[in-house]
Amino acid sequence: MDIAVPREIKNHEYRVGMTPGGVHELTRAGHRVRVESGAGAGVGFSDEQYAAAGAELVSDVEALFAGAELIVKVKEPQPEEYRRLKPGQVLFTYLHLAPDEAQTKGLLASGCTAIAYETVTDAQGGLPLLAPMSEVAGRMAVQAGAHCLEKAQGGRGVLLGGVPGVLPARVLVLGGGVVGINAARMAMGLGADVTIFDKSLARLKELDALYGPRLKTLYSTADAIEAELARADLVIGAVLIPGASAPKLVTRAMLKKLPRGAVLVDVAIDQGGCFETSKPTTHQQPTFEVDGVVHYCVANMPGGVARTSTLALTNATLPFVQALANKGWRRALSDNAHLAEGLNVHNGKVVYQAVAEAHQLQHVPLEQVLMETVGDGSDI
Ligand SMILES: NC(=O)C1=CN([C@@H]2O[C@H](COP(=O)(O)OP(=O)(O)OC[C@H]3O[C@@H](n4cnc5c(N)ncnc54)[C@H](O)[C@@H]3O)[C@@H](O)[C@H]2O)C=CC1
Ligand SMILES: CC(=O)C(=O)O
Ligand SMILES: [Mg+2]
Repeated sequence: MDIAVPREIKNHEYRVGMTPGGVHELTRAGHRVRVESGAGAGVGFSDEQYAAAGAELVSDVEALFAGAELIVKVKEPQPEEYRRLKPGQVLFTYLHLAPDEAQTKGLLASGCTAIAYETVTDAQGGLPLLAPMSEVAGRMAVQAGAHCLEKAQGGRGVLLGGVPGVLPARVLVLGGGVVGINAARMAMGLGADVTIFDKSLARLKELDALYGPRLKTLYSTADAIEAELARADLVIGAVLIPGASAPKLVTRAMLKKLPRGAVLVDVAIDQGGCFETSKPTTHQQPTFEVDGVVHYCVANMPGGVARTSTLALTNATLPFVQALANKGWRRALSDNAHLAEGLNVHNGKVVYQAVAEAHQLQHVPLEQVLMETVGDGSDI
């Protein structure tokens, strides 16, 4: 199969979809891998390392896309990228389509087959291709929040751990999944007073068993969140309803309860954000202020620690890339129901129900897509 790895073009995005080690696994299996020149430069992988792994280096990005059967990326395609996609091509990357109508329409118009990392599932009910970046973003959320709490960044001048004789900062974490627990661990490690909210009692029990009295747990309701805001220094948004837009847990009106100079870090921004006042920001300009509250809403946080993130992400994606390359997308998805959950768009139609609902579009059931032409072998 002809596999293309473009250079990422989102603002301050240095991750790359495949490492030289991953490329070598594919070229050894007989696949043709073409990598855009400079694609790995930001994370220390040179063109020479890719060439030694058997890749062809391509500097004409139009030609790279045009010849590809499978395109492996990190971030959702930007407008100039989705305009290059065409029917018969498979795109494997993060998409986050529910809050992004323009990209959804762009992918539908392209006719391509788009498989989203963030909706691939595993046998334990987890999201194995989102989890590595959620680990990174959860840990980073505390670093970012601590920095934003400094006066020079517009924060209220509070140190997370406090000092002897001065209370530590109060940190609220909304959502106790992968982002949430990684954020909580970092914040506890720095000595903050941490409360985590979730709607899942089973998850709250697990967290309580793991961390005991060091971590406070609260069942997530609007009233419980509102009551805690008045004493919060840092609030981390870490909820997820897979594939769907994030629920707005802190409304504009509730913002007034927070102390001036408090900080909101909305990690859930890539699904639209869980604070009503959130809007996506970039690594270049990560924050803005509403009602005296600092908002940090970077939609590609792991891109800030791109080397760690590339290694963590590609460890998780490589087996799925190999399955897609070796079997073709339709057979790979038919053989693996968890990978099949990743199919969001195919041939001008939305397949993932929560995405269709977010944009009031019809969706075609996954089973129908997989059955459509599995017999004719046309694109296996
Ligand atoms: N901004 C960025 O760069 C990144 C953003 N993310 C995003 O972070 C978000 C969280 O991801 P994960 O932790 O991996 O998801 P997860 O599925 O592991 O955890 C989500 C948790 O939210 C809980 N939840 C759902 N509704 C809730 C509510 N109303 N109140 C409280 N809890 C609620 C769920 O029970 C679950 O425990 C996702 O939107 C993900 O895309 C992840 C990585 C990077
Ligand atoms: C999860 C995601 O969108 C990211 O790592 O940028
Ligand atoms: Mg993102």
